Amino acid sequence: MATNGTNPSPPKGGKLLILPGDHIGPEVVSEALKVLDIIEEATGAKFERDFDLCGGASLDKHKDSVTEAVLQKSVEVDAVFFGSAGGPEWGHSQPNPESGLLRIRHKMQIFANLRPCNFASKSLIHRSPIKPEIISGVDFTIIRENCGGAYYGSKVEEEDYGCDPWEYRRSEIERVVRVAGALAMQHDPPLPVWSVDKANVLANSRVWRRITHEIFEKEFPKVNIRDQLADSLAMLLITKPTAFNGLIVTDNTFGDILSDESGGLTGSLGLLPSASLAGPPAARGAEPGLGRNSVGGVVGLYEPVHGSAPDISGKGLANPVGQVLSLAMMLRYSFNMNHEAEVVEQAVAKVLDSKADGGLEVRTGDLGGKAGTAEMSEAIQREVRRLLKA
Ligand SMILES: NC(=O)C1=CN([C@@H]2O[C@H](COP(=O)(O)OP(=O)(O)OC[C@H]3O[C@@H](n4cnc5c(N)ncnc54)[C@H](O)[C@@H]3O)[C@@H](O)[C@H]2O)C=CC1
Ligand SMILES: CC(C)CC(=O)C(=O)O
Ligand SMILES: [Mg+2]
Repeated sequence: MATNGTNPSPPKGGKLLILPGDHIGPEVVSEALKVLDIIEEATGAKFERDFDLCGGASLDKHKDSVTEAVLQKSVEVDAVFFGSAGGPEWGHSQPNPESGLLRIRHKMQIFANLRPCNFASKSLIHRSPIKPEIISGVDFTIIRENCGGAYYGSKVEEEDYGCDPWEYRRSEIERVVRVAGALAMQHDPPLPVWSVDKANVLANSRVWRRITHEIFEKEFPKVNIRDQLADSLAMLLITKPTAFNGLIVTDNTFGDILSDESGGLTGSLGLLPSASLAGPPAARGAEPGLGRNSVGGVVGLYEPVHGSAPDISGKGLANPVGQVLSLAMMLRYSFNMNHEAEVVEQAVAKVLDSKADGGLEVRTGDLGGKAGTAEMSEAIQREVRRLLKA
């Protein structure tokens, strides 16, 4: 109990379910957790860690891509830290390994998948396949609807026929576009928002567009909301990427595809993190309480944008940055540890800039360097330690 009339600050940390998954998933998750160890040591925060299986690893042991027990655990923790699921060895499995992740996303109702696209370090600009004068300064976040659309619903899969109903209901659209509105309003002036769809062809897109405008007009009148067709956006992100600085809110399929394009823009998919949230981060205009976890943050699942990269797994070559930056997003959104999140982001930037500082280049192969996963991770850990002591 507080003795001086003020409330003691709440204990930092909380409960984590860790699902490393397949191929490079476990390789990069174990490195990111070393960063968490350092943060625990320096801050006194305590993260209870429960490790389990999802994807191919779960298929091998339980003949299912995720078990009911793991699904149940996913809704009893403050956050899930996820690696990646899938690989060619489970190519003909029913269910397939990726379905484990889809089922967890649905069970947790983490409907807003935030996928930022920016340069973790300015020294990476020259790694982009896009000319520096075009790509420099790119900074947008895709907010991808994560629990509906063509990835869910009653699928039909027969020998000569396949069908994935691509449907959206008002409630599914409203809740994700509200996250976009709430995030836009965290900035002064508010960030611009592009709502991305295929309203020229798809009925569900026309409903998406109408409801999005209703919500913004009523609840976020100060936000500049514009429509953009998904196909032309795919082209414009290459020719004029900075024109979309701000927020892009879109459905599950378009968000999945466009966020891998972000990896192309920044030079490597291995760099990009993501946060899938069950409600808006604390923000003006956010509904209080929606999606909150037991420590006052938002319930979330954190994973890199990339997949399990079977082509490089088992060789110690994977870039750990996407996974480490996903840890930073977890600290920020689920555990209200903004300072520590920034420390992790600064440490990553510092390591990526090491050559620019006249030091040795510590970069994995996807970034044109010679370092392995462990070397790059150790460099990040050293920086995190140094910054936490400073
Ligand atoms: N969230 C998840 O668990 C996801 C799983 N997948 C699954 O992953 C498997 C492989 O899919 P792909 O289409 O090959 O996509 P992928 O994202 O695994 O790999 C695409 C390319 O990027 C490279 N890459 C990805 N992450 C990297 C990293 N951290 N460091 C260095 N290079 C990296 C890979 O080596 C590969 O050349 C499939 O089974 C797919 O379904 C794909 C996307 C997301
Ligand atoms: C279920 C995943 C494999 C889908 C995907 O590619 C992603 O979420 O990035
Ligand atoms: Mg994807």
